[in-house]
Amino acid sequence: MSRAPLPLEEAQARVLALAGLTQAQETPIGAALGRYLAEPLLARRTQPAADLSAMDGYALAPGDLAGPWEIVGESAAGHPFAGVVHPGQAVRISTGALVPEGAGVVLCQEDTAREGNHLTLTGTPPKPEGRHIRRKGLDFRDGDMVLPAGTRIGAAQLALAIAAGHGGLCVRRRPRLAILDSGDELIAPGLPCPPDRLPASNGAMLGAMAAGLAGDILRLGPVADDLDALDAALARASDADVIVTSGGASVGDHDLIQPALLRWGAQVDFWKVAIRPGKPLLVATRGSQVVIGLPGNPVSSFVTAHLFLLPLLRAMQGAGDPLPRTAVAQLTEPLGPGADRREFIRGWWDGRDVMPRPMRDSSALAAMAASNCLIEHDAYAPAKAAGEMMRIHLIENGGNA
Ligand SMILES: Nc1nc2c(c(=O)[nH]1)N[C@H]1C(S)=C(S)[C@@H](COP(=O)(O)OP(=O)(O)OC[C@H]3O[C@@H](n4cnc5c(N)ncnc54)[C@H](O)[C@@H]3O)O[C@H]1N2
Ligand code: MOO
Repeated sequence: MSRAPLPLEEAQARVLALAGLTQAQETPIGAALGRYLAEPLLARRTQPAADLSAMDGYALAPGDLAGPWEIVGESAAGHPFAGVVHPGQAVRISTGALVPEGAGVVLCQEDTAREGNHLTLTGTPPKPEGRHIRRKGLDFRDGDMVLPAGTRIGAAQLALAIAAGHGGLCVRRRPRLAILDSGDELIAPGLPCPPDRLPASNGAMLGAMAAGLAGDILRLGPVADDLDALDAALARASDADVIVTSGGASVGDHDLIQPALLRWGAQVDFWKVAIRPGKPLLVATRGSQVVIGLPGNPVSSFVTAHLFLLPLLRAMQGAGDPLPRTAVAQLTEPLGPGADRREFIRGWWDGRDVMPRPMRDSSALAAMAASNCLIEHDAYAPAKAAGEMMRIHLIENGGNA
């Protein structure tokens, strides 16, 4: 095991390489939100299935644009006109209704005047004449691949799958996650907390970050800094696909995560990444189980969960794009030169510019909670002036759509 901190990209690649795919399972469409497609999704129908009107108005024969016309019937959504439209005739038509046989033009209602069944042109006919007609197959055709494997099912993908004729989807099982936070100083949330103690906030935070990505979440902790207690906690994690620990990852006498993992039979894949905060990240495996050992400082835990844990949970479900998406934004104020590790600075992005928070301490939750992004500041980068562009990670919604 190398002791030199790994570059971030190499460390992320090593974690993703450990991600075994979970099983594919047929799931009712309502339960597929947030899941990843195990196979490409093929359309089971053509959309639109026939030429439809895109406007409320009148269907006319092709080229019959001058009028007047006699209204011979109606085509409403779900109630098509049974006959054929001939020159000199018009069929009242609603948005989404089938264009009747013989028609090739939809004239907008606003461009007409109607008296009884007599229709005249008052405005301009459509140009080109078919522009208000949605042609059969405009959206997709039967058999088309409408979504590739690895797509995350969001609201639009859910709607598309239903429109393409699906009532269920083949998605991958969400990994079972065990969260183990450790430290003698930790007190369960809400209990009285003397000055030498600290409320255990990381477990809940990690559970919240992983909520949409993990299936069952087993909370183990807070556990004492004691090898037997850690053994007992790890023994309860035998069904988990991923075990995330927080705290005890560093070099102190009470940092027992690594020895406990070794006793449990895990093999360390790597320890330490050249990032700040989050350097003491530890990654290990035990059979197909992957252990992500996060540093205990709350901001370090957050940043490393964002960069490693969530991508792992996505990759195990076959996500096409498991790493956090980034954007670029303009600094509102100068930044000093980069440190010896790539830094993730808490910041506020207003949609265009990004303001770095002055507080950089890895224990400081107030600045973290007042941020909606992490600003990447490269190791040894020169100082940045206001107005320079920086890469940012959006952290609302876990950074990924
Ligand atoms: N001599 C060195 N000391 C430290 C180094 C180093 O390289 N050499 N690295 C520092 C860095 S960087 C970090 S980050 C921390 C990480 O240490 P651990 O992962 O061992 O974390 P702990 O010592 O257990 O805790 C650190 C800090 O976080 C608090 N904590 C822990 N768990 C929770 C929790 N569940 N909820 C809220 N807060 C938690 C804990 O009380 C400590 O204050 O090590 C540095 N030291
Ligand atoms: O890496 Mo530690 O996470 O800098 O505080």
